[in-house]
Amino acid sequence: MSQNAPVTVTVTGAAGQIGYALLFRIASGQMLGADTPVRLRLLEIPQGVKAAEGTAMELDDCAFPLLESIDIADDPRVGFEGANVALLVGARPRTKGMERGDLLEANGGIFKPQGEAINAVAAQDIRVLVVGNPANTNALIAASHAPDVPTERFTAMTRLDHNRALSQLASKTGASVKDIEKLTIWGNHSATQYPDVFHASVAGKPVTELVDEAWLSDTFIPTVAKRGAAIIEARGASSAASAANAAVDHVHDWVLGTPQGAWTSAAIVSDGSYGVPEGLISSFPVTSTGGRWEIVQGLEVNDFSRQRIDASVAELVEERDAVQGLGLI
Ligand SMILES: NC(=O)c1ccc[n+]([C@@H]2O[C@H](COP(=O)([O-])OP(=O)(O)OC[C@H]3O[C@@H](n4cnc5c(N)ncnc54)[C@H](O)[C@@H]3O)[C@@H](O)[C@H]2O)c1
Ligand SMILES: O=C(O)C[C@H](O)C(=O)O
Repeated sequence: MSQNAPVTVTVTGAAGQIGYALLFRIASGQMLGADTPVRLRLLEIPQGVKAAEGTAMELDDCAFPLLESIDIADDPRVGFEGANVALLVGARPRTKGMERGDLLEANGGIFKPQGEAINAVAAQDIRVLVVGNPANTNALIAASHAPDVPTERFTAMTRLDHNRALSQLASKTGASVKDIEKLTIWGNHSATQYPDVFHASVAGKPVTELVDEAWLSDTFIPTVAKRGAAIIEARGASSAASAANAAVDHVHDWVLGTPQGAWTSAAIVSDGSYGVPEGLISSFPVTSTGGRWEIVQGLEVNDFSRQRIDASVAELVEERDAVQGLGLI
């Protein structure tokens, strides 16, 4: 098989839980395809470098044919050098007693210099996925410090929410996830997100004929929106393998395209579609062709959906205003 040019992929927070689940899948070719060699760059804070070295040893021991090199850095200007794809996973978690503003400020201290470094040293075609929370606003911070990179190349992850919604709907209807189409996550990757089934079908049948509104509002929406918290409660740690899987799905579809006629969900910069203020990084129904996400246009938004989209978008506006107030964007 002929091979494509190697792709440089930078993963921040490489020594963390998601990093440990993610790197092996990237190196095995599941993210960029079986014909694309990968050069990995692992970015950590100094305290994380030793553990990242351990992960690199294990990556070596897998003898992945597509893995051309592994470099480890604790300086963003080194870690993002020549990166074509950057997965920004490392973030400051909320700890006891920390207010929302403190969390945004602490993450500003990470995503501002990372945005600047991406602007300075990444490849021309850099594509960024922010996973570290609060993902949408961290993406906004990074993007605002990378003026030479088109904002559309900064995205945040809601694919895990999308996959969770698929799975909940499959379980309710007794169908397979592969039979479900046109489901959407709108808004913020937070408990205000809105998983929307009003355009979705299961094996060709409209979902609205299969479930009632009470199930949607009392069970489906809260289960999907609070799934992250439920995982933390059960596992004692936040989702890692499923988050890594969603990151692989997001970048795979972004680079290689979404299947004909299908859409998925990703948080991308708003062009004002569906009343979401321009410039916010919000989740939408999206397709990807030629390496570009596009918002699915022309969907009817009923009152049930409108209220919920507006509530999540209002939270994004609040977060944006807070980081603006802190001078982070
Ligand atoms: N968007 C989503 O769907 C989603 C899902 C799950 C988790 N998350 C978020 O992903 C993030 C990572 O989760 P995790 O479980 O891997 O956490 P973790 O604590 O296991 O790992 C985080 C790693 O990031 C590193 N790090 C911190 N600051 C860094 C910096 N400035 N540069 C490089 N590395 C840095 C830490 O040293 C650590 O190794 C968290 O913010 C979590 O809330 C998002
Ligand atoms: O890390 C978290 O707070 C939860 C995570 O974003 C998730 O959705 O699983």
